[in-house]
Amino acid sequence: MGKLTALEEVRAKNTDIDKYLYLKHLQRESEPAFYRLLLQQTEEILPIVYTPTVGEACQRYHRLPLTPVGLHLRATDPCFLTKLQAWPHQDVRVVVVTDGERVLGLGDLGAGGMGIAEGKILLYTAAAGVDPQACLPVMLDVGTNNETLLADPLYKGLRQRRLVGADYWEVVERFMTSLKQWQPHTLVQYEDFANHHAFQLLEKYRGSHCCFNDDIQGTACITLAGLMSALRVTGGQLSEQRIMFHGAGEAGTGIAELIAIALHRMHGLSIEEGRKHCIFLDSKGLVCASRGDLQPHKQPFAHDIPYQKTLLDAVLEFKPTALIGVSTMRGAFSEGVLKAMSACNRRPIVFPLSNPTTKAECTFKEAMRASRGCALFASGSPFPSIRGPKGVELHAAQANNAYIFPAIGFAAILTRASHISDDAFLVAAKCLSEMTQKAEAYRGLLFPRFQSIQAVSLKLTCEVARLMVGPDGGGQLPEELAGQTNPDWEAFVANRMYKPLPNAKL
Ligand SMILES: O=C([O-])CC(=O)C(=O)O
Ligand SMILES: [Mg+2]
Repeated sequence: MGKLTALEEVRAKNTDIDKYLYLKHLQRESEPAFYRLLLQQTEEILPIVYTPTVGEACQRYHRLPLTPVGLHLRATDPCFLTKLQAWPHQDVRVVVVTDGERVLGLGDLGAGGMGIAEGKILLYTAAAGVDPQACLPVMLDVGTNNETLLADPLYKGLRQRRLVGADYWEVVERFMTSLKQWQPHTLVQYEDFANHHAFQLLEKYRGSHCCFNDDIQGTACITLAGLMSALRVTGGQLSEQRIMFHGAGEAGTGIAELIAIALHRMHGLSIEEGRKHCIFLDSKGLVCASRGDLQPHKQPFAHDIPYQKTLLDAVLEFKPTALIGVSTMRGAFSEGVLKAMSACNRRPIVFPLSNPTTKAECTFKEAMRASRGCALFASGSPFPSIRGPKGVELHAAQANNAYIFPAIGFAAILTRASHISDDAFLVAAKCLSEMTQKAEAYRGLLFPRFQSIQAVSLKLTCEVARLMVGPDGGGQLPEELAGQTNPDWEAFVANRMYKPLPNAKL
């Protein structure tokens, strides 16, 4: 028997984590072969190197035979700039950075967060075609409060409790400044920071650096796109929706804020009025004006409405048209909740977005069963298709950020954008939803097919780049397009997309 191809090797492994280990090995040993596999078999390979398997890899990071692909910066390092300058590639255009405090829905995984930075950055290449050498995953290690990790002799990170307050912000500032000094035009994607830092981090740097937070803004964008597609099926307007969120962290309030912006831009509502369409529950029940215990990011959503203790009570009281799960509470969308949604909506919108699969608020099967196949469903992690009532195959839509952030990032890179505006996310959401075929949306496929991710990203990149070179977009028209009356963005972007060596063996 001849030597197995890389794809056959992957398929021959028995467990997802073995497939992951093999692929990480391939990435280090034969980069072109790895990227060719990723680009040609994106649908099959991505769930292994990214959500959901990457979650397990992060959890087991310290006990797996893994050599990091990314850069591990420790708070104790005397000079970040020296470490950046020693990186083998000096034309880095995008950095995905995490401090590992809230990895997916799995909590504080300390230096295991390296896995998520490495996983996310792959999407820039797989989806948008950014050259892998221009991509740098960074684990910014400020310690961990995970006792199991602190006690683990094999723990690969700084064995100290997490820095807090001024000490924490000093490390972040040192990182951001060193990065800018090293590569002035690099885009920074913040990934899986805890709520108590994520909002502040974004506010602090979004004016002075080209950066965004994937969990706040990327998730918001893909969810808004899914909602827009769902509304094409129900025939409703965004301005008629009551959207209930289970969970009031960065994903939830990020989505609600983008919905408010969409309502403002597209329906003329004030941002304040727009926010009223979004109702939140956190671990203590309904977020409302009578609550005195709310963190700042929840306060804009504390409407003057009667307090409810449970999600079911809140659904019965407010009859939402859409339910969005961002709580990481498996089972939160119980049969009772789902049936109550079906009782007040012919086609309830049900988005259990928490990751990975084990944290989803309900499964696809549960949503379909309770709604008799009527729910318009999208989850954060993939669910397999099921057979519906009359034997028809029902497909679960996946609200995967991967449709969004690589294209927005690529547009920012190509236009050397100084910042990324909220409008970029709004434009991307609209464009993605418009790319979803109506007939497909009726069948529950609220996003374009994943196998067309590269074509989708190309179109999104062009759309966002056009916005970025417009007034207040923060970007510059690339030299190559400067002389053209009607710049051919498609040709320009396509030409810039990375293509692995054709002779790289699969
Ligand atoms: O990784 C994903 O698919 C979405 C995400 O950013 C998260 O859950 O933190
Ligand atoms: Mg994330």
